[in-house]
Formats: sequence, C-alpha cells, structure tokens
Amino acid sequence: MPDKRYMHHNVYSMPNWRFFRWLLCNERLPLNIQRRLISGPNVQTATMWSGTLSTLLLTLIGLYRHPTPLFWLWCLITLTLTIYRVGLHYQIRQQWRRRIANPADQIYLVNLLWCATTGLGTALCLLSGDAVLQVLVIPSMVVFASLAACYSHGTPRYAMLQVMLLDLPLKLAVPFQPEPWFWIFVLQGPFFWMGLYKIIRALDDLSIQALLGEYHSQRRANLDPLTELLNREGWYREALAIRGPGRAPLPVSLLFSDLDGFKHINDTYGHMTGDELLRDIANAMSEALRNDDILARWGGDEFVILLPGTSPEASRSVAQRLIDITADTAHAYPGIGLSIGLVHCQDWRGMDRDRLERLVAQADQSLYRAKRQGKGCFQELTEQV
Ligand SMILES: Nc1nc2c(ncn2[C@@H]2O[C@H](COP(=O)(O)OP(=O)(O)OP(=O)(O)O)[C@@H](O)[C@H]2O)c(=O)[nH]1
Repeated sequence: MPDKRYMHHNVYSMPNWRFFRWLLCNERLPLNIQRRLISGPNVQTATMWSGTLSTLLLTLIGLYRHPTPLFWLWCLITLTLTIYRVGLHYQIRQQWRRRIANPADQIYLVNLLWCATTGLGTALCLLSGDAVLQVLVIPSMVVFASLAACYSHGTPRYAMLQVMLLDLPLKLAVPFQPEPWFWIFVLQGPFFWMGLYKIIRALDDLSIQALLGEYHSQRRANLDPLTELLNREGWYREALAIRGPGRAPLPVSLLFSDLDGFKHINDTYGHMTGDELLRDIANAMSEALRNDDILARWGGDEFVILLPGTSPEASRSVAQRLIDITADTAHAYPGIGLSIGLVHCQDWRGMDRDRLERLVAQADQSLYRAKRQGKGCFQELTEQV
C-alpha cells in the first residue's frame, strides 16, 4: 500500500506544450523521476490555498486603501486566477483518480500568471507610496519567491522564472518612486537571486540523488533477474500508472502467453539451455513491441503483455507477430511455440488492481482455450466486467 504522504507526487501529467517541457522536464532522467520532480507548489492543496488566499487578502487591503482603477485591476485579475486555479486543482485531482490525463500545462501556466500578477501588484504598492501597503506586500512577495524556489526546486528553470516574475517588477519600479533608500532593493537583487539559485540547485541535486537511488532499488525489486523484464509486481505498478489522453475511452488489450513444449528443452538439453532460450525469447519479444507496451515475465515460461491504446484488430496482429517471432527465435528446437490468451478491454479508465487481476485471469482462461485448440495460436475474449 503506497504511503499516502507520497501519493500526490504523481498527480500531474507531464506537460504537453513544448515551452513547458523545456521549462519543467529533465529528459535525461527516467520519466518516473521527472514526474516526481515536477510536483511543486501547485500539487499540494494546503500550499495552493495559503498562497492564493494570502494574495487575495493583500489585494483586498490594497483596494480598500486605494480604490483606484489599477488596484481594482490587480484585485480582479487575482480573483479570476484564484477561481481558475482552485477549479483546475480539483479537476486535476479528480481526473487523476479516474485515470485520465489532466490539463497540467494549464496549471503550470496559471501559476506563472499568478507570480507575474503578484510581482506587478507589489510594484504597484511600492509606487503607491503607502507605507502600510509597502510593509505588508513587499516582505510577503519575498516570502512567496523563497517558497517558490524551495517547492519548485525539482524544476530549476521553472523555479527561477517564478522568482523573477515575482521579484523583478519591484526592482524595475524603484526608479519611478521618490524614496532613495528603496534603491537597496535593486542592489540586493543579484545577491537574492544568486542565493535562491544556489538553494534551488543544491536541493535539486539532493532530490535527484535520492530519487535515483530509490528508482534503482525499486527497479531491482521489480525486475525478473533471468530475463531482466518486469516481474509481476513491476508489471502491475506500471500497468496501473497508465493514463489515457483526455476524456476519450482508452482501449487496451492484455496478452497472457505461455511457451509450448518448453519442459522438453529442460529435460533434453538441460536448464542452462532452457534459461538461454527464455532470455532470447524475452529479448525478441521486447524488440517486437512498442515502448508503451508493458511486457513482464509472469513466471516459468509465461509472459504477460499489456498493449495500451490498441484496438482488437491491432492486438491480434501483435499476438500473431509474437507467435511468429517465438518460432523464429526457437527454430533450432523443434516443438517450441507460443500460445496466447487475449482479452480486450474497451475502456481502461477507472482500472484498479482488482479489476486488473480479473482481466489477467480472463486472459489466462483464453490461454487455456488456445492450449486446448492445439497450441501455437491465440484465443480471445472481451473483458467481462
Ligand atoms: N530453464 C528454466 N526452466 C524453467 C524456469 N522456470 C520454469 N521452468 C520450467 O518451465 C516448464 C514450464 O512448464 P510447462 O509450461 O507445463 O511446460 P510445457 O512443456 O511448456 O507445457 P505446455 O505449456 O503444455 O506446452 C517447467 O518444466 C519448469 O520447470 C526457469 O527459470 N528456467
């Protein structure tokens, strides 16, 4: 059972927009780690609420003290962003539970807009000459910038962009107000940014090291040592992490395959030869599948494959391809073949462990029919919910 404290880490989909991919993703790292690093202030409900509510409160105070068009504008934009942000936040959580990819790009964008608006609002307070507002808003902005740096340290470019959007307008406003002592903000700027950048880098390195260590030990726990394919647990983990694009149903096929006549190899040529043949067949199968397909050694001479986003027709041709590839790979050993049980699931959305286990059991029943049909073939059925 995953620890609830860490469940939010994978709530957000990876960004689709190219600019956000550049801003947020470190493509040299495994996808799982990129996802964990992306989880920043947006993801945590408490942080989101405290950030949005405190800026809303500051804009209301500003508006109360200076009901001018600019303060109205600041307040209305902040209110709109707050409503949009809160709505998106809960929509994303709901879609995550229903296993639908979510509009994560929008929340990354809204977060940047919030930073820019807060930064411009801070500059407005400085220019207003109102000491109360200056005392309330400027330190709050510094706190927001520091929190943004710490929470978003896993995405250094995004973190620094938030810091600049929050802090730069204040610096740019200094020459346009009369108080000379405020030039200290401009002088402090480079040191403040450099300090935050160093913190971001240090935390980012620390997180990457920790996540890579966890990733490698998890991989070892989820891999079959003979073939280096996923084992059952690893397969369940990866399968349950699949998300479909948007609201459309996601068709998925599951193949349960078992070698025919494999016992004879062990009995005739010995276990070492049997092991080698299992490895060769596993390699040939992996090469024949797409990157998105999830292949596991289930045990003995059984392999299970999940084909996300695949129609029944396409999965039949994959099944036939695997049968042919196995025959080619084992051509030196007459009698070796592959039988496959196929099950088609019309919509993957809402899949959980229990339903997936039932799907595997149904594919196993189809396999049994393929074996009874004379082996070297596949049999299929549609998921019975
Ligand atoms: N070499 C080797 N053999 C294994 C391994 N794991 C299981 N086996 C053997 O694989 C065989 C699998 O049994 P079956 O699937 O019943 O054998 P089969 O001859 O393929 O039978 P059919 O599926 O009915 O054609 C057994 O003899 C197991 O001992 C392994 O890691 N290495």
